[in-house]
Amino acid sequence: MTTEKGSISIHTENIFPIIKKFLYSDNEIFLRELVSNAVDAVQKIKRLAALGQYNGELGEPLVAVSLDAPAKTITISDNGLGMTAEEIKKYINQVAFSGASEFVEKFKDAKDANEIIGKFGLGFYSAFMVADLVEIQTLSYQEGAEAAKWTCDGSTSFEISAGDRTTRGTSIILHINAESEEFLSEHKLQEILDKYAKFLPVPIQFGTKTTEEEDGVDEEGKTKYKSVTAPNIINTTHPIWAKAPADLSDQDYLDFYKQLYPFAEDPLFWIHLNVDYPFNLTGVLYFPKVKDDFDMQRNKIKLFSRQVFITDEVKDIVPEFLMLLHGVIDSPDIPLNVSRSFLQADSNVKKINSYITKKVADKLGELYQKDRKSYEEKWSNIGLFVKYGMISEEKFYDKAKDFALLTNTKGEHFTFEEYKEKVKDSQTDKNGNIVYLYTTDPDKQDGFIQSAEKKGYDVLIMNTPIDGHFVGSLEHKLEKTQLKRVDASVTNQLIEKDEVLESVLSEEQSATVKSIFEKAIVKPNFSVEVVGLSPDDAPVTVTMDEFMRRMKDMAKMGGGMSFYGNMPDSYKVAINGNHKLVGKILASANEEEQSKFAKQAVDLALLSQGMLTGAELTAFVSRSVELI
Ligand SMILES: Nc1ncnc2c1ncn2[C@@H]1O[C@H](COP(=O)(O)OP(=O)(O)OP(=O)(O)O)[C@@H](O)[C@H]1O
Repeated sequence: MTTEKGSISIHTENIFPIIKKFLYSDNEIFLRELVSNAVDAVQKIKRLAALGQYNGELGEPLVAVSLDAPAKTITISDNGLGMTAEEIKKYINQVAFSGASEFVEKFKDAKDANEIIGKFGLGFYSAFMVADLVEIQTLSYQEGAEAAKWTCDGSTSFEISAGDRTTRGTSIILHINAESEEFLSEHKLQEILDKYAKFLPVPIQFGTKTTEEEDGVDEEGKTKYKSVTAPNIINTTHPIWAKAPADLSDQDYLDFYKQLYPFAEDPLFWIHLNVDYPFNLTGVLYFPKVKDDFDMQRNKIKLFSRQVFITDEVKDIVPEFLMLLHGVIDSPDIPLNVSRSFLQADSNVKKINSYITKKVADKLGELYQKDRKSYEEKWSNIGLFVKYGMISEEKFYDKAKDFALLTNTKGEHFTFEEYKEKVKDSQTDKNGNIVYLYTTDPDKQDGFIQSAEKKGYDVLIMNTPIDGHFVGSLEHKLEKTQLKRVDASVTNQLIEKDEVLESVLSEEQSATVKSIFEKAIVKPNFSVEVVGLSPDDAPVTVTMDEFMRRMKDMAKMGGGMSFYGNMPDSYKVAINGNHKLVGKILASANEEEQSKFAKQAVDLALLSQGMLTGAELTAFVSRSVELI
């Protein structure tokens, strides 16, 4: 073969400096690109052999990555199909640009190297992000092929000459540049390989390792061991998501989970995804144990394309609410190298999204059907996904409404349908609306809960971070149903009925009581009213209106509503006209004593709701001491 020099046919003279400079931050992906090319080459020769187009010896498929730190080289070597000099010219030299101007135009806005590399078929050229000089040594599988060598120093000129390889395959030798010497470390390369190549379908060898092997027995009959050097294969070529679910045991799934997340608790259950039409997708999604801290759990799903790790930023591919899941998704059909906005509009991504949603809903439905008791036990963990999903995806709501559970203060679980049946008789108001009562804090709202339960009402627990939104969405979805926090008003008025308990006080007496309390309470945002409750109910109850409270909660969570957020908290103080304390206050002739009692009663109400603090609490304590 004669040596041939030439110029790479791209239209921008200084392409390599551009690649180096702009893609610098992401430069570790050179290894992913070159190793995947090598894997492809190995798989291609296997296919050719299977098709009868190659009859030579296949050998054990292998890709080897090796480091020669003193020589400052990294070599990626494979026993794949190799290339002829002609093929090098065709595949390597003619970089697939639709035009330099388009390239320059596009990369200006590109955020990471991934975007550029895939889009412009620059996989191989990512080598120049870390190397001054790149050498290809290759021997094609084709009969009579001659070994070829290609070198390029990062300018646009290259050289092709006779090569040294005597066995089929390709070696890419990178002469690492001065700025990239960090890659001349075994540790660093191992780390990158672990990240991107751990599940590639062809064995990837990185150096050797020493292991202990049995070596007969010593004089005392004990087993002897000897150290042996073996190739260090860094990957699992058949990860579980690439296998058939029927061939896997629960232990296999748990082991794989541990491999992915060594520090996580065992997952609750998992879903094996496997679809090949209308798009190709495999994967295993795990439901981790999550309680309230779901922000910590994000970005745990790993995205692969044909077993090459791509990213763990799966936003836009997995529905938002399922970002809490763990596991892997592998799809060659997800366009990996395009911008995020493009991804959202991609029809495959949309289909994948709804497929995953459906699968997850089906799995949950199945668990519920199969073993309700164990499903209920898991509810505190899965409830979060289900609620989040119901709020954010209409389609998921439609499926989940049959297996979503509501939990009451007694720890009993009900489906929506069951709950409606349970409370509809006692909790329907005079307008025909069913009122569901809930508590966001069973301890703090205990007084209200007890008083509601005394009336025969049931109280639901809604105390997770998502419940505020969930309550809103339930009210929106369930017909003629209202949800009220149990402390939204005095128990008698929570569910408005026709029968009204009259206050025993005359109008005049009511007005007197009202003014005594108004004077006693110095807070401007407390409005006082006298109502007729049962003599057993508390003498004073302080409440915040349901609507106002919800708006304020939303403002706190950053859901807009800043108008309400900025308003001062305002409370209703309900005086129970039928309570004997009120009679006592009225009967007292001493204004000071009246005020003292009123203050005391209001403070007790505040105290029972954890609202009495600071100087007011101190004043209350000394007043109480005095009263004793
Ligand atoms: N190790 C190799 N063995 C045989 N052929 C190779 C090898 N590496 C690269 N090639 C050839 O060079 C071509 C160009 O490689 P390059 O990585 O630039 O693009 P690609 O692999 O086609 O696409 P991309 O990497 O962007 O997905 C490959 O399609 C393949 O034909």
